[in-house]
Amino acid sequence: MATFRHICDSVAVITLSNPPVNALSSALIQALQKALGEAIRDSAVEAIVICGDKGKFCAGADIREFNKPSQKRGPHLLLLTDLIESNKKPVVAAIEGVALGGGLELALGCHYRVAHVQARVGLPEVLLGILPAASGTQRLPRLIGIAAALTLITTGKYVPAREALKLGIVDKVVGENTVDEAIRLAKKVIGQPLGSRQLSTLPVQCPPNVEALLAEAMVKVKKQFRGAQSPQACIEAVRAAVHLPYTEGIKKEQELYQFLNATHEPRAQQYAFFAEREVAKWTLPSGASWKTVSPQPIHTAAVIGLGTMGSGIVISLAKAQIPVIALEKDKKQLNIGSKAVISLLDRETLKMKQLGHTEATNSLGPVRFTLDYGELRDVDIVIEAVFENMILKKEIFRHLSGICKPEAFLCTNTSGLDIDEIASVTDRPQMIVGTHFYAPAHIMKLLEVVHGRYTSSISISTAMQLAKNLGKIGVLVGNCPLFVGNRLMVLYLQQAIFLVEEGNKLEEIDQTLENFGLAMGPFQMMDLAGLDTLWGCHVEHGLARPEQSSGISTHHHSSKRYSQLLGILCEKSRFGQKSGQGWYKYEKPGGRKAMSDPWLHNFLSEYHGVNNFKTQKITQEKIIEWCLYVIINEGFKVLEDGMASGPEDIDVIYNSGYGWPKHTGGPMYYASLVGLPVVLTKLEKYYEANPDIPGLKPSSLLKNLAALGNPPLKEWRALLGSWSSKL
Ligand SMILES: CCCCCCC/C=C/C(=O)SCCNC(=O)CCNC(=O)[C@H](O)C(C)(C)COP(=O)(O)OP(=O)(O)OC[C@H]1O[C@@H](n2cnc3c(N)ncnc32)[C@H](O)[C@@H]1OP(=O)(O)O
Repeated sequence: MATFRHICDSVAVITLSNPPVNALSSALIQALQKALGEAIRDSAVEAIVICGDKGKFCAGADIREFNKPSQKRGPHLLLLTDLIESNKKPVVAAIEGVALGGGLELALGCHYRVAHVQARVGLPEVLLGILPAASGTQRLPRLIGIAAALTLITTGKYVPAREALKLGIVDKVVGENTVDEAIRLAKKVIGQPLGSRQLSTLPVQCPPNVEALLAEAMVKVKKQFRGAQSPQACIEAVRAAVHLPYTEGIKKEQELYQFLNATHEPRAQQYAFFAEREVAKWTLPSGASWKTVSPQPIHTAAVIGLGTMGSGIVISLAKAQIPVIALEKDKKQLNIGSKAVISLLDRETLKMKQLGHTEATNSLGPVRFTLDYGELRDVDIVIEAVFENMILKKEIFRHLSGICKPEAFLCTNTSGLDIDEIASVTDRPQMIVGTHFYAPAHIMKLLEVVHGRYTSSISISTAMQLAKNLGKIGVLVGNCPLFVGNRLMVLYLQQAIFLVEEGNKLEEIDQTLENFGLAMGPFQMMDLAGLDTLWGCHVEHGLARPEQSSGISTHHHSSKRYSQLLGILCEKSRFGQKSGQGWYKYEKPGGRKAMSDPWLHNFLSEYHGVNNFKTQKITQEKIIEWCLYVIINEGFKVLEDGMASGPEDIDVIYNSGYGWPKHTGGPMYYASLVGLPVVLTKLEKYYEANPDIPGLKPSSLLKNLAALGNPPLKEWRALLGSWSSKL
């Protein structure tokens, strides 16, 4: 585990070694404690350097051990940081790769920190539902001040070395030989007083308005992480650093850690952490996976269509340093599209500069604009991103077949169209993949990789690798209408619209779901996505009828309930944010700030009168059940149909693509938190009262699992052999 060797007789170098990221397992902490003890006792050693094996300092406490009973965990990291700090020999941390969470706390216990220029440091515990409970909330504010510490601790942000230097987290940044530099520094400071380097002994430098600062931070996290407790606990712990001496502050930190640990949040967030990594390791029923099928290298790419999605995809590729050819259909569109891309590229370059990247280390890949399909002849991959129209897409793919080299992968960015139908017009159906990006494509982390009937495992492997290279989480899904994310989403949005038809206020519905933790309520989300887009999607997928009804609702068809409200609003040119009015009104077309619209409320009252809808106002608790349980139910149906490999895939899609609150793990994990029998009983009740809403009809998979009690999500698959992936 930790290794210890002498250098130049006077500096002991202790190397943390626990592949792949040197996480602080109990065994590693124990080994480190032993190595430190030896170095401290050894009279030949005058200074100590701590570094990490294989270019990574340490990714923090071993998250896999968090559920181990505490008595089996061995020595606490906190005690180790105190031991390091209080010993008489100077200790220098040589930070390469990452120093995160407990890894940074360990480094803060050291007297000096030297970092490699490409290293990143941070305290991401908040993202795991806990707080930096090995003295991070007490030492960091003493080192960098309250404001900066609050930002780091409440966001979990990873800070690049140069920024860390500016903040004062590290003492020196080097381009190479970090350990050698740390050794040099250690030798230099032998014999110097360590008092000013012992962070626990330093006063916290507080600005006069510190309480206002803390209160402001509290307001911010309550809004940003609605319903989550760990960000608030982080602020409380920093408040303790302000008001209490170090040892008392540590007591408060431990108390808050114990409090958080007793909630469901750490388990949910840690599940979400591992789920993300699990889904990236795709496996097909054939057994194909990373291990057996190598991805093809992508050296060059082309993007067709430079609207919002296409422009974002171009930027994503450029950020991954993949040269891109960006194609539009005519001069006018090319002009508009290229301006949009160039402006986004400029913004990205500026961001990189602000992060301290030099041109040499982090340039964007070149982008070339063209109208000529012939230029796509030699690219390795094409991503088509024109608007959702099957005829147009087929025409493009037919054309691409005749132009692109035979080894080129052809991807379609569609949010729900049939991949097989597109593949059917090409000369290479096995190389057609659905790549469903989320807007804005250069920012959103999710990429649904859609496996069509003919898609080969090499194409899947290549698309999943591309997701990684773009810094995204690729989730493999089946080719069902609307794929996985949107298939669940349209039902949820429809439920919300039904509530409005029953006389509930849309603002209250949005607020309730935002309080639950969703990034945005359903009506704000619809306004953002565009009501016309959603209306088209509802019609295409049988959730509404195509005829425009000029205010008259055709409420049922084939005994299924419909709402024509979206269509009616579109008829009135209320398309959402882009037109300045939708469910809400906005200060201008394209405006972001949603305001309640008296016109809409009058219109809805009239609409109720004309259509004679029954009025049924419901409580906040029921709004949550009514809207969210259809997501869960449809999630089970997706699993039943074999369109996702497991519940983790659905949770990752929702956490990273739809603003689901991670502190509940994702919709499927949340179902297990509520209890599957409870979810089932509620769905049965709602379905009995609303047999015209098929989304409420409980899935048989849910019924079968609930019949077994509330088995943990990890056991679902093993318990029900009948359910298998059809990807
Ligand atoms: C027991 C009570 C202790 C109380 C002390 C409380 C105070 C301290 C708390 C903590 O330190 S919590 C942990 C904080 N650290 C993090 O959140 C870091 C999380 N990791 C990452 O951000 C990334 O993994 C990375 C380190 C930046 C590396 O990213 P990369 O993309 O290169 O690889 P990944 O696929 O993400 O990870 C590789 C591999 O490593 C596993 N892993 C990563 N971090 C940890 C960890 N802290 N503990 C255990 N395992 C970790 C990850 O799951 C991958 O595993 P495999 O999927 O390959 O098996």
